[in-house]
Amino acid sequence: MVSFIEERPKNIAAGQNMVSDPKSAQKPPAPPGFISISRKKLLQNLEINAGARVNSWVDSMRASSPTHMKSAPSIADDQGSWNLNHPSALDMFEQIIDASKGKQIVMFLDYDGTLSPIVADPDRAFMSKKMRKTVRKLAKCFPTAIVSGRCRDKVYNFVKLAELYYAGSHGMDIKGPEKGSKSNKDTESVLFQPASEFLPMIDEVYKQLVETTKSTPGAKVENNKFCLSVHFRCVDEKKWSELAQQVKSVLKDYPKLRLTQGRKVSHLELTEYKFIHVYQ
Ligand SMILES: O=P(O)(O)OC[C@H]1O[C@H](O[C@H]2O[C@H](CO)[C@@H](O)[C@H](O)[C@H]2O)[C@H](O)[C@@H](O)[C@@H]1O
Repeated sequence: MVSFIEERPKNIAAGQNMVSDPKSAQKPPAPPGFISISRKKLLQNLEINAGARVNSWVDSMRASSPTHMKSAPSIADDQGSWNLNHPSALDMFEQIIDASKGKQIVMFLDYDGTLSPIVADPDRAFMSKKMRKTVRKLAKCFPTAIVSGRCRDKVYNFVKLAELYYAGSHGMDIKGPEKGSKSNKDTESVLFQPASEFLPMIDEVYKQLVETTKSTPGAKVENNKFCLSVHFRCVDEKKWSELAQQVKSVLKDYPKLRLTQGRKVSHLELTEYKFIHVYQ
């Protein structure tokens, strides 16, 4: 089950095309059986604020790995309560159908770990033909969007379905089906890139991170265009603190960037914007 949490950036005009009811976009009503939980609280757990010690950052990275869940009660408890409050859609099917009566259903899907398996090399996270067929069928029934931290083009190259909306860089790069395409006969096509002015800075930080982290075996920096990822997955855990320290040493000169954390990955995002995160 994928749960979608939206942090709406300023002036997300194009994104409105993706939501049929603007009121519900501002404050989605919790369907029966769902308890809403504060987005702020969730993001606080992921966001690594400027003053945080590298050790606590690395500890919570360890805790986000299933093999370490038991040794980090606070994070594990939090994920437990998340699952409790957001049960699988398959178990709530009737309730979802009831709650959706008279409304337009829109599907938001995560890519990594949802449409594709988690693999060691992020460039090889391929989607199966069977999954592509399923997503194609789904998109015939509902407007369907893929929301990912990755660069939009990269996700598109994995998924290869022109009829979908793609939100890359955690929502900083949104594109819909072209006008005139099968799935978009009437409306204008959507292109939303509010942070283009930051591209040179992000490229600069990318190069610095590649240079700074090259002494750590297994470290990989991924350029997601409007944000960056530093992968810890293939780095020996004994070296995680060293890698975290290297990332911090670059970040300190860029106050316009902040760190948030995913599964064995750290994201560098623009402080000025709220980013979309999808949780499994
Ligand atoms: O917020 P998301 O859309 O879930 O993006 C998080 C990161 O996803 C990708 O990394 C994850 O999948 C990789 C391939 O399976 C895996 O190697 C990595 O350890 C996972 O964290 C993507 O490569 C990153 O850029 C995203 O930040």
